[in-house]
Amino acid sequence: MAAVAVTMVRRLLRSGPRPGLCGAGGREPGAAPRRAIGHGRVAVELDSSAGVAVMKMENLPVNSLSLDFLTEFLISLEKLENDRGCRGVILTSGAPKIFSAGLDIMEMYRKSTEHYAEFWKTVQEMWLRLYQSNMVTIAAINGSSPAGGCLMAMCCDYRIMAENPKYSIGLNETQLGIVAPFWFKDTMVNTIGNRATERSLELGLLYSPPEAHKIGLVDQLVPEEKIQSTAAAVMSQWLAIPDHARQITKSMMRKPTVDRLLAHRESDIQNFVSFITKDAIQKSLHMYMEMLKQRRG
Ligand SMILES: CCC/C=C/C(=O)SCCNC(=O)CCNC(=O)[C@H](O)C(C)(C)COP(=O)([O-])OP(=O)([O-])OC[C@H]1O[C@@H](n2cnc3c(N)ncnc32)[C@H](O)[C@@H]1OP(=O)([O-])[O-]
Repeated sequence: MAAVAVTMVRRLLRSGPRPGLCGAGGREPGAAPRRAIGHGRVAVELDSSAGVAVMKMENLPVNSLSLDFLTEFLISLEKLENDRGCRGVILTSGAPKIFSAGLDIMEMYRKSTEHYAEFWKTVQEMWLRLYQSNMVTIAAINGSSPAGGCLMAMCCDYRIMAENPKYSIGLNETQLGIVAPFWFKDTMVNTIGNRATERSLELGLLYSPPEAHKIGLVDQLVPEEKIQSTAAAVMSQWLAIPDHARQITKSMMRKPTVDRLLAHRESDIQNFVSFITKDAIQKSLHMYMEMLKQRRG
């Protein structure tokens, strides 16, 4: 049974998203029922017989987490969460070499306070939904994953990263002159422990795949071409556990962290707005964007 599920998920991953495929329409004879339920920047394909969806981020060029992208992401995630036929999600990227470049810097630069508040509330929502998902969530990290991209990966139950030495992952906020909020920090502490988080955050470290694996930031490294098939195989192992037992255990582990944000959600938004509107912070973001431009030449 598990082997069949792996094959189905593999086929789904190989085929990639197909625009216009809806319901059982477009099925090859004998193929598993597949549904494309994402749209625009988030391509989602659900293999109903395996109970597994692949969510492919496609906000090109770098999957930056803009307000529009996050909104689409949340809608797609909620659809899957409400679909009784979906038990697991593989989160991956359709952008070459990048899993996600993190929060869209342009959403934090020279905007109104109302915009910053709306943006931050949406970032919080993404974290709350993904971190608490009832589904098994596996990140197939097929590219670099700084800051918010690393946060998304850490929200998942299991992380598989491509062994490409050009890729890196970490919470590098301090390098931009900004500060990761307490719930980014808590998520990292829950993943790699207090001491490694303290060092990572203060220095804004971006880790190579072997370094990330060594500190437990990712669970497994695989050659790039094997990342999707490995994600499918790992998914079938996790789905072998009864959902209710796994879900209650996950909630027991994560609830205290989630409750901290829920208790301080409004003040966290206010903190973000007053922080990001400071002249010195706006200047830092400007300088960082200039640095990115210069690096491109
Ligand atoms: C308190 C808040 C907490 C904050 C959390 C965060 O997540 S903070 C976020 C921390 N994130 C980071 O520190 C990551 C910063 N980014 C990078 O390090 C690299 O871009 C890369 C490694 C992701 C890709 O390298 P590469 O050589 O393949 O690509 P490239 O460099 O040539 O960029 C292509 C285009 O994308 C643009 N763009 C890129 N990132 C962002 C962004 N986040 N946003 C918006 N735009 C972004 C870039 O300007 C360029 O635009 P253009 O000029 O063509 O219109």
